[in-house]
Amino acid sequence: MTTELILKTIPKVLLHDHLDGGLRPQTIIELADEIKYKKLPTKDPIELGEWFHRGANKGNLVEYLQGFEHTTAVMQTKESLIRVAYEMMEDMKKDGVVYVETRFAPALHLEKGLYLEDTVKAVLEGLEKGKEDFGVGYGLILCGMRNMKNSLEIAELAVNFRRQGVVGFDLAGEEGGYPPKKHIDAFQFIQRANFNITIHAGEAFGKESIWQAIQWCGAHRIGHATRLIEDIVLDNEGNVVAFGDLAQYVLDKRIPLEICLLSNVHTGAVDKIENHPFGIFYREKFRVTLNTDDRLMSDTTMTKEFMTAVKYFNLNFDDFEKITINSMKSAFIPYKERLHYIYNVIKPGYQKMREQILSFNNIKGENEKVIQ
Ligand SMILES: O=c1[nH]cnc2c1ncn2[C@H]1C[C@H](O)[C@@H](CO)O1
Ligand SMILES: [Zn+2]
Repeated sequence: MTTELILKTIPKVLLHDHLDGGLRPQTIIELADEIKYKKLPTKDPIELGEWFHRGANKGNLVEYLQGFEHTTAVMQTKESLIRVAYEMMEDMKKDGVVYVETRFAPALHLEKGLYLEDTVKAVLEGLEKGKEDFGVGYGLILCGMRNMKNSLEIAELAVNFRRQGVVGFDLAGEEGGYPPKKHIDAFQFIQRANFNITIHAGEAFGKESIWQAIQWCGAHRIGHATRLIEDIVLDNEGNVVAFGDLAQYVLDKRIPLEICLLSNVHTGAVDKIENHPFGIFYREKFRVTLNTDDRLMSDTTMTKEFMTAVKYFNLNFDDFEKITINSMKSAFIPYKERLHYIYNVIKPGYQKMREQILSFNNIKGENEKVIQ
């Protein structure tokens, strides 16, 4: 049993994953064919996947986001949205994800005549069918885009669908020059409706963005939050000397951080993975979660993100159980459902694997032992 197989098998929870950032290359090719979309560079799925990843791995968010032009271009019909959502659920099952919160921006799918409501209904249809077939739980988050003016409308849309599977509202897109405060009416609408908010912040812009997201916009979770490290004073060895008021607040209020390790390297939020503040956040007991962000652009899966955490941050089996429980605690579904996942799915899943590892290690020599 390899570490990779163990990490793939254990139950995982994914809170930050973009539906339009996770299409299968083969699906993009087929959907493009159907609508005669000519802008793809190749019809070879492997080459196409590599092309998306090369395009994204440029070290800045603006270029990282360019690939979405192509994925959203082939997601303009009800059928394509259903298909992409359904396949995402199948991919989650293969990756050992037991609960996923996926997100997309309805306003980017109106080019061929769909209304905002149609896009949400189609995605929910695909997700529900996926849940039936693959047994993976889901919640849908609707994204307003920072550079668009209709975020209030999207917030209203999210609330309108709260009984049908939409669990929250997010703000995505280019961060520099588009502070979350500009969308305050959307966030206040969500707050007055007692609904859920997560905001991309502290990825391509500094700690001020995180502060605004929490203290102006009422974010319950933060997408990325990488640059919260700017509010933590470290000594030369990387030990924490002091927390600023914001970091202390995030820590004390247990605000969940949706960490996306590989994506942060590709967008340049960190220069290299070794320098990602995740290790410090985790050690200092912030409520961190691990996520994929954009599986296509970042060529990743939850298993890969966990492998990355093993390799660079020395996480062990117990750490992953803790992080997975952190994620489930932070999900936007009702408390009772979260408890169900924690006590009936996650804990038994980890216990079962623990027993398998023990019996495996008992029959193997010292050198062949796998993580524990
Ligand atoms: O990492 C990201 N930061 C900000 N915005 C992002 C990121 N990944 C994807 N998006 C944008 C592009 C998508 O079209 C949109 C909705 O999923 O969200
Ligand atoms: Zn994201």
